[in-house]
Amino acid sequence: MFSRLAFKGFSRAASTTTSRTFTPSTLSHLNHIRSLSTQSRQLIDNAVNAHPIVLFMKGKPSAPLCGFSRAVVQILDVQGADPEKIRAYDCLEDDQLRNGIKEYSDWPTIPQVYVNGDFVGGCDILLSMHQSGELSELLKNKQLLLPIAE
Ligand SMILES: N[C@@H](CCC(=O)N[C@@H](CS)C(=O)NCC(=O)O)C(=O)O
Ligand code: FES
Repeated sequence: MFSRLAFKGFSRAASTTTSRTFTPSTLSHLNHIRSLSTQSRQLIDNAVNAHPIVLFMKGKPSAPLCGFSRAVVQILDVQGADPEKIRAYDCLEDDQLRNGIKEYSDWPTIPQVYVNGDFVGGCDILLSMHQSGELSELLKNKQLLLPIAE
C-alpha cells in the first residue's frame, strides 16, 4: 500500500492584486507574496526530495479520484515499484499544493511523478515510458523495484 500524507504548512498567498499602480505599499505587498511563494516552493522541494518516488495525484493510491491519477498508480504498480519508496500526496486536499506543484514543475496538470527529486512527468509520459521500457530501466537503475520485480 502506498502511504499518503496530507500536505500541510502552506500559507495562502493572494494570487492577484487589483492595484494597477506600483506604489511602495503595493511593492511591499508583492514582496510578501514572493516570500510566501518561496516558502511554498521550499515545502514542495522538501516533499519532493523526502522520498525516492513522489506522486502528486488526485485522491489516494487506494482510491484515485481521477483516471489520470489512477493510471499512474496502476503503472507504478505493474512496474513493481516498491510501495515503501513511494509517497503520494492528494492535491485535492490542499489547494495551495494543487496550484503550487504546477508552478514548481512548470507543468500544468496533475498527476506528477518525481524520482529522486527529478520531475519525470504526468500520465502520458509515464505511460509512454512504461510502454517503451524506459520506466522499467529508470526504476531498476535507481533500485526502486520490489526485489521480486528486479
Ligand atoms: N495529459 C495529462 C493528463 C492530466 C490532466 O489533464 N490533468 C488535469 C485534469 S485531472 C489537471 O490536472 N487539471 C488541473 C487541475 O485539476 O488542477 C497527463 O499526461 O498527465
Ligand atoms: S479530475 Fe477530471 S480529468 Fe482529472
